[in-house]
Amino acid sequence: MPLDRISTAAHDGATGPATSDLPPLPDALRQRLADCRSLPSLPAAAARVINIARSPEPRLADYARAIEQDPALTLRLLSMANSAFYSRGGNPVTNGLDAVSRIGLDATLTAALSFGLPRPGSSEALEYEYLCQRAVIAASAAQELAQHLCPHEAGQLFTTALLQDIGILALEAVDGERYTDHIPGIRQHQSLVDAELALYGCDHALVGAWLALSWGVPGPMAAGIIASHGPLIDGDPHCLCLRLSCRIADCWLAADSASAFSILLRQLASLASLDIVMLMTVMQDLQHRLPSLAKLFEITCPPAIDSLHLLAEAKELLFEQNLRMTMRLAEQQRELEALHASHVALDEQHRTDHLTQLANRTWLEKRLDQHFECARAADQPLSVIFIDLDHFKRINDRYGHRFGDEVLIHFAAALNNMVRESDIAGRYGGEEFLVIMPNTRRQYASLLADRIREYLATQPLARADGEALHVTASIGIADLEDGDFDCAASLVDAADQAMYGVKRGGRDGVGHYEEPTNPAS
Ligand SMILES: Nc1nc2c(ncn2[C@@H]2O[C@H](COP(=O)(O)OP(=O)(O)OP(=O)(O)O)[C@@H](O)[C@H]2O)c(=O)[nH]1
Repeated sequence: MPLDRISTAAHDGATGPATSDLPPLPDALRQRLADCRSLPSLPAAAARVINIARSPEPRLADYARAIEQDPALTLRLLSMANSAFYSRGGNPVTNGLDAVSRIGLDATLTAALSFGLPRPGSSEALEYEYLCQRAVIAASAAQELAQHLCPHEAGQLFTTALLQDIGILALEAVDGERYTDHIPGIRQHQSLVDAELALYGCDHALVGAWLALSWGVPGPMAAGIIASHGPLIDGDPHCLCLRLSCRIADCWLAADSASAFSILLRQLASLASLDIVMLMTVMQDLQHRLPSLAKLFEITCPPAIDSLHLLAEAKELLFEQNLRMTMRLAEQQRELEALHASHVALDEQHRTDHLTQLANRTWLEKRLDQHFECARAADQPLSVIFIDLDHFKRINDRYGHRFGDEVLIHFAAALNNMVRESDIAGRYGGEEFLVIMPNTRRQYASLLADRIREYLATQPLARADGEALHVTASIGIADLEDGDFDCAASLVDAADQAMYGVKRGGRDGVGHYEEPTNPAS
């Protein structure tokens, strides 16, 4: 139901009730409500208090004057102000002004409205006592919940919850036995709402809001009455307090309240804004407050609930909640680890040459850039070795490409075993390999190049037609000290040039880069 259509005009000091701004009542019902002479009404003193509440700057003295015109209401307020809840050991108050200043404006308005708790119509089927008990429990529960969820609205929520079922009395006044005959009783609230919708096209919440506005209660309170039947969801604490308050009242008054509360607690376990410990505090405070409230509202005190059973249930729920949370945490941890593993795998894939599992060219170039900058900044040595397997085309042509692949894989594994932990060996392309040797001068790079050649000379990289296949390599070495290199790529080019020198010289050897001599010098 669109709450934004409820007018707040009454709250803002407009002269008449803004019933025209309510979501529309079905025509036939509206007419009957307008014609009904026995609708629940407020006593004159309560109406005066509401009028003062609607004024722009309500003053305590105005409230006190309005109240003192009605001795019964004055007595009610004095007894409220002197009750243990409000007096907190202070001196007894004896006049309206002191009573109003002790209990505050919100509670005064509440008292005035509750004083006007409408009387029942003719039908006994309505269980008026039950309705009053339900209203008082809901009002008190809404207020207690609000102390935790939206403290500044606690006073208003008490009154809204108190009036939330006022529409039931209005419908009974309008339709008498037809209403009570067609509803399934007032203890099953959802079935009651369904029956009202079928009978009138709207439920008692809308009728109640309409009636409350016609008394002049503030618009937001009327909106709250309509909202009171909605689902229990996180988000709006005001709505949650109201909606939960009547469910608590239903459970409190249920024939088997222990099971009713168990079911409710389990429904609530999924709400993030409610924690079970807070709910238990609310229930205990409620249990404690109800006898004095019942006295104040002159109703039979609702039966006490089995708080031991409720606590046991809550404990079990807490345990389940913790268990669920621990399981969720463990699951999240597993997901995180899986994500991390797949990230590592992806990263690995991104860096690795898929055939030889050595670093690929992109990664080699990236790492060389870093080492080049570091070596230059710290004035440290750096060498690279460029290795090109000789006559590789012949191997492919003779034994096939797949065989050639096996040779590359074998050589890559051998190369990886020969380099130090701090070196980076990778496949630069085709049958070309590069080794980055941080903090290494050409003499040590030379030793590695010799070891590679020695390995190739002694270890066959494959067997073909029953014969060992030996492969040779041409190796070029460049040291940072060998020239005036302006970037990492120029160092690789230098090693490449040195390797080509070896190729030109007949292959199977090691060459060092030499800076071309300037013919002019
Ligand atoms: N099996 C296999 N062959 C490759 C791969 N990448 C490049 N090659 C081959 O390597 C051979 C390189 O041939 P060339 O550049 O002519 O050099 P080469 O035959 O080794 O001769 P030199 O370098 O002059 O000694 C070509 O036949 C390429 O097809 C690969 O991933 N697998």
